[in-house]
Amino acid sequence: MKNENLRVAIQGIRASFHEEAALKYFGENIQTIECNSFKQTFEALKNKNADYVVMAIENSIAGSILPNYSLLLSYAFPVVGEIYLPIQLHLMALPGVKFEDVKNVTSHPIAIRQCVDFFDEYPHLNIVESNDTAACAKRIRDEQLTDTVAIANTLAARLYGLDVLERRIESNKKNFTRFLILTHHENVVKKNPNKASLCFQVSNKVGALAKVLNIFAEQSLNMSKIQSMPILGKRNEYNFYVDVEWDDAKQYDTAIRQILKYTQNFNILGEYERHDEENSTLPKTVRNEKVPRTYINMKKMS
Ligand SMILES: O=C(O)C(=O)Cc1ccccc1
Repeated sequence: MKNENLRVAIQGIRASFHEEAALKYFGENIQTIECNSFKQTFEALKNKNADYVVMAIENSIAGSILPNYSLLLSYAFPVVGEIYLPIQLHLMALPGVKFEDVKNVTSHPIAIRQCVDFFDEYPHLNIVESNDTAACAKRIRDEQLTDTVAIANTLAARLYGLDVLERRIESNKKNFTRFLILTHHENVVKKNPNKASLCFQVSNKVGALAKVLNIFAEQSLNMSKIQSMPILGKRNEYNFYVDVEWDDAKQYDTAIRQILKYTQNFNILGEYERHDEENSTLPKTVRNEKVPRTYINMKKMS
């Protein structure tokens, strides 16, 4: 894939975890399209103001980001990839600020939830939620806040000229977020997919869902995720979002053919290559927290 000048829409601003995920997936030479909401990222794709969307779908601690499942269905853009990003959280402030003088901590709710042990140690700190970690760092810089620290990533510290007061304050060092990559139908290149995201309904009858899950098992498909979402206005009716992985594409095809008979409103949201850090062919731009070239020396410029 030639990644030069690809326009990638993210919820949030530059140096957010969404941008970190986009850089990890596409490499350094992308153009980030900053959006105020996840819906706006899909609108940017729809209006051809972006070529791709990178959207968080689940976090190993906070769980599924449920509204984003509904967006997948309502916009029907194909999922063409996924990326897992370790969430490493640092405490940052304006240069010269001492931790003793800090009164407020700002960050995204997911980031805040991941630093509970840190907050237990400093109960006097006032926690302020915002919808983007990088925006918190930027606000400290723009408004020259000397009583506030942000919890964000290394990219944000560099881009917005903040000093890291304490590194890796996340309670669980193995926490990650899974992001999906979406695009227009005409950009889909099917290169040996081994994972699919599906969505379907089953009747409210004994064993209806079990029947579908058994088909996956019979065809040796590994189900890596299942998520249900109530269908608005229909009591006891749900959309089931399921991710399956396979080694043998024939078994996947057989499973899909059989499942069609036992489901309603069956949708393949996307077929793609599963992200496997070990065997990944993706650019390694920010793996292990290496700072991308475009961010080096930003501290002086920002
Ligand atoms: O606020 C950000 O930087 C985001 O991209 C949202 C987010 C926050 C924490 C973990 C994953 C995504």
